[in-house]
Amino acid sequence: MLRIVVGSHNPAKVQAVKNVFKGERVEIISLNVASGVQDQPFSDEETIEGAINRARNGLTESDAQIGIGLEGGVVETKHGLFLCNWGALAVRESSDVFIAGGARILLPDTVANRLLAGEELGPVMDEFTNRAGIRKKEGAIGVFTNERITRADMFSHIMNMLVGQYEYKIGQQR
Ligand SMILES: O=P(O)(O)OP(=O)(O)OP(=O)(O)OC[C@H]1O[C@@H](n2cnc3c(O)ncnc32)[C@H](O)[C@@H]1O
Ligand SMILES: [Mg+2]
Repeated sequence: MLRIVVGSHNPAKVQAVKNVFKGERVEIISLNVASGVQDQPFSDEETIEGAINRARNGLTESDAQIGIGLEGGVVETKHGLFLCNWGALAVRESSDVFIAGGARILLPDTVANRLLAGEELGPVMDEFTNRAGIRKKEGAIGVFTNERITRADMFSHIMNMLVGQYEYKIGQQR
């Protein structure tokens, strides 16, 4: 059976990994591993690095064949502060690492300004919505899209792009 490790206990991330392998005989374990970047990554580069580190650290800290890293961050642009999300899938046997990026929306200025002042999005979203644990539920993307796209949906899309690239590569090698 294919063993897959997800480098986070965050339910929105773990759910996305479960979604993409639904109905398949796989074993999915979750481990809280280091991302090696700031808790609040501030560029695509840093967010990608966090995703890759999580995927690789998951492999180091388990005997899984596939490591998955999902990481959220923000990107400063002239239009404002965008949410960005990246995923990485690392294959133990081949050392291949696949990368895919998620949907983006602008954060409202009130939220963006607090991040620019050094706060982390998770706690800011909880205060903004007067609720607890938004980052583990619909996420900022869910709140600001009227829940048409939740954090798990967004990470599921990334997961499909990761697994699809992995399958394509395997198909090419046959
Ligand atoms: O336990 P981990 O896997 O670290 O899960 P996390 O929710 O902290 O997720 P990330 O580290 O990938 O996200 C980086 C930061 O951005 C926050 N964040 C990212 N996306 C978010 C979202 O959709 N809603 C709320 N907070 C979010 C998150 O809380 C962190 O402060
Ligand atoms: Mg985090």
